[in-house]
Amino acid sequence: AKGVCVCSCVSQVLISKREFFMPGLVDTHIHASQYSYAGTALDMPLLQWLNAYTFPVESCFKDLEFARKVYTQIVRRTLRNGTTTACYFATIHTEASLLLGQIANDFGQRALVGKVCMDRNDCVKHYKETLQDSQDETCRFIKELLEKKYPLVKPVVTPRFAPSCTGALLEQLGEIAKNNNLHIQSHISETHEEVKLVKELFPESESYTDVYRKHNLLTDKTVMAHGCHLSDEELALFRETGASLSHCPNSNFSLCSGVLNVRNVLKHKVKLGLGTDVAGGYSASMLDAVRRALDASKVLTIQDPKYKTLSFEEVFRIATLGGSQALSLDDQTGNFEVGKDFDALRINVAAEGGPIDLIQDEEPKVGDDRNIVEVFVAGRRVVPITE
Ligand SMILES: Nc1nc2[nH]cnc2c(=O)[nH]1
Ligand SMILES: [Zn+2]
Repeated sequence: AKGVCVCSCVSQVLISKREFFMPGLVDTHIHASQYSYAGTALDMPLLQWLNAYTFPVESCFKDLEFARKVYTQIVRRTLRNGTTTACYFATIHTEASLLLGQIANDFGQRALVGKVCMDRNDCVKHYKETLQDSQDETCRFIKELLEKKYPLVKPVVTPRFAPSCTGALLEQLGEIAKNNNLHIQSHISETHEEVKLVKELFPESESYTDVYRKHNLLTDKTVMAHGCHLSDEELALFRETGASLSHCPNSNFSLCSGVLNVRNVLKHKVKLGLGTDVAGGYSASMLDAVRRALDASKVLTIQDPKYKTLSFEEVFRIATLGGSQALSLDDQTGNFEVGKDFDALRINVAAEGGPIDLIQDEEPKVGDDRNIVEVFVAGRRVVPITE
């Protein structure tokens, strides 16, 4: 064993021959409020799935005790899975969204937290806001979360997606983000049916991307989930504005939404991170997202043998540094560059009870969460969880 001085907070960590440190994983898109039904209810396409499962469950977060239970579980779970930074969707409820911020802070996770905004919902009538409420509560959420001065937890302006928002609300949210220099997150072009609906709801816009651009929601602090069906012209708009995409392959397979062409996104020089998209994605683990991203890439190669499959190294980069760039947090995290915070996982290839049997001294094999033995965020050890 050799001694390694990691940083001022972690004076010395001894690592053994079968251990190494890797940068923390960055989940660029996860619905904390959907964790209670992750791994179930994946038998419908997106728009039906939202009405049948998602909206009824999210409406329960009016109840703060329910919210506390679910939010505590998701923060603990994602930390144990090695997610040092998470970009969360909460629900429309301000108090519960503030609670998610508090829980992330208490457990030491770096997080962007979004109170969801939606003033359009014809199917689950009680799960929507008025335009005025959405605007007022978003401002209150931002103000109160910033007043907490949590060092690693910040608010993100969160229009659910264009079909759930009137043009007036999108406009207001664009203003709020601009006036406070805030992050923005939403969904885009996840399914063909959704793209068609947006065309009907916003006939004056040239494309789905144009809807967000028109309302000043595409900035260099914007992350949009999915983007499976974006045109080259739309990707060019992402590149121009500095907005990024979150690739959510588990969700895209589970809801049969589409397969993102990552090579084409990279060709357009659009920033790209990886997301679990719980509960459209059934796993809260970013290592699962890495595997699914490789599978998605292989599906494209099966369909067209000329498509160059992503390498493991490329996906690893998207899951770490790519995610930090997608969230415009790469000045703080994403790799071990001098000057950044120490967000790291200690990996033991031969962890007790782990998935890997080493036969000889061969190359490390595919591992999973059981190989993550410690997690550090900004130099603080947050896993094992002590309380
Ligand atoms: N996967 C997914 N897509 C969405 N589009 C709008 N809302 C959602 C959501 O909660 N999950
Ligand atoms: Zn989502």
